[in-house]
Amino acid sequence: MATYRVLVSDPISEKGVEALAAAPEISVDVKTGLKPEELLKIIGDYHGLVVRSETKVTAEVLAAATNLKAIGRAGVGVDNIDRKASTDHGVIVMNTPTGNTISTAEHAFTLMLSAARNVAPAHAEVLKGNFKAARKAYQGIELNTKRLAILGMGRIGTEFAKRAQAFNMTVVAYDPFLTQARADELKVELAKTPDEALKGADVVTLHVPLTPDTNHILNTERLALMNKGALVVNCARGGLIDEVALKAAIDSGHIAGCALDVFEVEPPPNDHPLFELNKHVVLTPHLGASTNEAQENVGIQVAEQLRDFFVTGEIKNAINMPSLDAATRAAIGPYLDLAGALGKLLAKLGPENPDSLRVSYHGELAKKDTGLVSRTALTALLEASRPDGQVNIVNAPAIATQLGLDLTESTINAKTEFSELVVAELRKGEDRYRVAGTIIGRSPRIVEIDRLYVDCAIKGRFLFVENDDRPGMVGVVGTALGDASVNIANMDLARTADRTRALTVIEVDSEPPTSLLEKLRSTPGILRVLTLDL
Ligand SMILES: NC(=O)c1ccc[n+]([C@@H]2O[C@H](COP(=O)([O-])OP(=O)(O)OC[C@H]3O[C@@H](n4cnc5c(N)ncnc54)[C@H](O)[C@@H]3O)[C@@H](O)[C@H]2O)c1
Ligand SMILES: O=C(O)CC[C@@H](O)C(=O)O
Repeated sequence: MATYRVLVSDPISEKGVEALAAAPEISVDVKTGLKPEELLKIIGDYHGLVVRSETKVTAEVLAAATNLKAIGRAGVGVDNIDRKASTDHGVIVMNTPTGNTISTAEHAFTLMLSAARNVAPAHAEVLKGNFKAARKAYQGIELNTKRLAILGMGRIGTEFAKRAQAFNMTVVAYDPFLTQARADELKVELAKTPDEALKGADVVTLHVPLTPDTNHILNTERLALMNKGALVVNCARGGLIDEVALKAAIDSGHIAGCALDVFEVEPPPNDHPLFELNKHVVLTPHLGASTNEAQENVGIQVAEQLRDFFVTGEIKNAINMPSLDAATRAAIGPYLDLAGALGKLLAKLGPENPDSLRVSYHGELAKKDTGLVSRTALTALLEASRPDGQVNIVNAPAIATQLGLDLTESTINAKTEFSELVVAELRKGEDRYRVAGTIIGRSPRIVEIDRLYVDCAIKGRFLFVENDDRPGMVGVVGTALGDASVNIANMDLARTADRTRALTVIEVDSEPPTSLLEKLRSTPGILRVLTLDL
């Protein structure tokens, strides 16, 4: 029987659906064209959701998605998914960033050529029988030697640049992450600002994500920087252009026309002002990624990513989590288990509402990417005080922030007696609660509890008894367990260097009854009694 139910709510390629359904752990329902209220009704039944851009994954949908663990976006832009609400609800969001790059670059290029040569309006006139008139009306613009500004030199922007160079255009690019070395390699001029890129440009093409920073990145002032007769191409996201400003710039004759695949509101209203244009214009209905090849690529990629997430725990192309490939997942698996145990133990040892959790790494481990290990410790710490399933590795940092709990990580070069050591310390004011563990072979062990050095596996049911270090205490504890018919499976003793405190870690075969715990806690000389299921 399949363990995970995945809903595909927008059309993706058949091969993608097949790749998901082939995993015995997964059952797939394809239900496209759902109304928002229909999605709300059924989303609670699913662990995974696959969307393109039609489905709006709002905060309301996420609140109703009580079993949802992962959303896969068959495409690049994730602006139809509420990222914050996804993270708050502990839902991983993954996209498929590479599958539609070439198709979208080709579409943007097609749009530029079409607008330059009036392909769309001329075609419409030919169909109306106006062949001769159209031949006179539609004088085009040659692209050879023209200056092209690219805003956003990521995957699609870079592919566009290569094609433009083949057309002998001069390319200038602005992207906050574009280095001079990379610009030289791509043979493009590096602009330091969007204004610098646009100044004197004959064409601009946009390839940036839509964010609050990039909203209306192309506005009245920036359009004015371009050469008279320039063209505007947008195959990224509608909100990047102030459409009112664009229409005004075209009406004034400063901008010749535009080629748009995307609109501020999709679908755009029938009385959209840009629909009035009849020269140097081409408008397509968000078709950038609509090729057989791109849809097959993103469909298969999203399916494989979701399948691997559910089956092996691999995290690929997540936008709200660090990535974790299957090999790394397997390699760091014991550290994740150890961190979980340390977090759980700290939850028992530490106070309510701690100020901070500090996880430090010693030895070889200090050289590795330990972000996920620290997150796992934090998740286990928070889980202890919250109902099942509310906290997970995705939302733990956000929940910690809400609680005013700082998570810090450090790496320490000082030698310890272990080749690798993970130390987790909880702080509240001046108080410190510290536990540490290591991996011996592939087996995680807890080796320190508040400066008492122990050796404890992390599987089983444990009783921790801390007492004054004086004769007879182990006997007292052993007798109390025997009287309560609790069998001891394993036992480890530790004491402080000054011989004032001692700790007995006892692995037991059955759950110690409350009466036993109360008896131990009221025994003179016993300082602390904790139980822990690992
Ligand atoms: N029309 C379609 O069907 C279609 C298809 C695919 C992608 N897209 C859209 O195209 C856009 C680009 O996709 P991509 O795969 O190339 O993404 P990408 O992440 O590879 O590239 C985006 C680039 O934009 C840069 N950037 C971010 N903020 C910027 C800013 N303020 N100014 C300039 N550059 C900035 C980033 O550094 C990055 O290099 C996305 O918005 C995506 O949603 C549309
Ligand atoms: O799903 C689509 O066709 C659109 C995809 C595109 O907008 C993207 O951002 O990848």
